[in-house]
Amino acid sequence: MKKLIKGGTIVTSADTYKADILVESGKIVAIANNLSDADAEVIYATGQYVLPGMIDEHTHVESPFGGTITAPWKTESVAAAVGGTTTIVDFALQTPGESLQAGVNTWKERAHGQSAIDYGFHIGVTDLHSETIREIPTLVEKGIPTLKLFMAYKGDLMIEDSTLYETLEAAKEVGALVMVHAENGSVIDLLQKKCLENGQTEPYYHAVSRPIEVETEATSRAIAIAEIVGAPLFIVHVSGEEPAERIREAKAKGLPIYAETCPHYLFLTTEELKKPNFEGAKYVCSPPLRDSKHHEALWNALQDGTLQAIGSDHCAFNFKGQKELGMGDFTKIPNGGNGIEHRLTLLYTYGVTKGRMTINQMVDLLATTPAKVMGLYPEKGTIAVGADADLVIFNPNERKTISHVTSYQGLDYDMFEGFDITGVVKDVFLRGKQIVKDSKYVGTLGDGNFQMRKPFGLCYKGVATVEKAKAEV
Ligand SMILES: NC(=O)NCCC(=O)O
Ligand SMILES: [Zn+2]
Ligand SMILES: [Zn+2]
Repeated sequence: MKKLIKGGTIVTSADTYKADILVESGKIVAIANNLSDADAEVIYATGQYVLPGMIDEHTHVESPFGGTITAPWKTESVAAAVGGTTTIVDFALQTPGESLQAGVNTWKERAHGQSAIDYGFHIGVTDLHSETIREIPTLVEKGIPTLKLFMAYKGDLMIEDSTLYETLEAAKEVGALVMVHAENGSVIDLLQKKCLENGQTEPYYHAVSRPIEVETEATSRAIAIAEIVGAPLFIVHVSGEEPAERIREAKAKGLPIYAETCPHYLFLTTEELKKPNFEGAKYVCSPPLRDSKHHEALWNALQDGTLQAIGSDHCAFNFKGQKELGMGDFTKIPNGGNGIEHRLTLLYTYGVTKGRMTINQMVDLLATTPAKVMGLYPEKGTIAVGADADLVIFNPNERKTISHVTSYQGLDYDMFEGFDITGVVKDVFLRGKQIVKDSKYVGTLGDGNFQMRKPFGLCYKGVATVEKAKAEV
């Protein structure tokens, strides 16, 4: 059925204006003042913002990690929907010894029929050899144009620098984008062993064993390798000032380096890891939370374009039975926290209403640029005629307080517990279908579809591989 969203204030990365939106067959078919259509269901958005559905380029749903498995699609995709996110790009992982395609297949099977929202996958490369390299062009053709490499997690996911080099080289040929977790895994491994030898087993030592220098060094190294290859690179979850500065310098040299930070690096600090009764484990993620001085540096880096996106890095474990695996040895605490549900409201409350960014910048960081970099634009990430009708009606005046009890994510705690929020997601539409009504989920699992994403070069500006990618498609 057609839908007519009337009286709202449309916000894109470029504009804020009042207009009605007509939706038909899942697409936006008209944007104008005083639209009418006798066949359409009318939804009033008076006094509210109409935003594009948010894009989260960094999630780990139902993923084996740290000896356990993260929360499933059936809860986390609903949490994303209720938080105003209509598409996630989740990290599938290659099992060493198996193909990249096998990793993608496993993730597709888990998500199929279980997702409330649209989704795509990156493939995490853990075991690169000649056959794996040959898979990269095929994966790009199949809508997987992003690869992820871990420079940390020694003995598990960590790759050699030569693997980063060869992956960048292969990716560049087909307009794919390589993403890196930049931390020096070998030095972390050594520092972890030293802590444990000294009887330092508590969650706080997770941060002690991963000082910012290990992130800064790996960030510089990844940029240098990408520069030698002449390939673009996306650095995930930048946690503080010095790595952001390395990225700023690289951009100033004209290198195609892109990067994101995450809500927890903007709002939480290392102090959380000192909470008693092992509760610090709830805040163990990598890179670790930093001192509050880094918050301002990250806001500045978002403001001046050093960082282009804010992904949640949602990698959700329960405290009971999961985070508890690391009692007596912080290295066994599964790394990761939540954020899929609160990203938009946190950024609106503590970014927009505090004057740290405009609402248009927020839309750019949470939707438009992620859509472009991830090959989803212009179908997603903006409000325009012809785009998917992924829309969020957002009431900027309503308030609430975050609590794991009222959240949709299936967790027994929330990293943002007790945060006061101004601005609430009221209604969400996924390709025209209403999936959230008056802040409650009304969709059906399986509404979400796998998204065939385009090669990076086709969607994004200023990349040397654009012409080649275009020629090959
Ligand atoms: N970030 C984190 O602690 N867990 C998720 C996996 C990763 O992104 O490194
Ligand atoms: Zn990571
Ligand atoms: Zn992650």
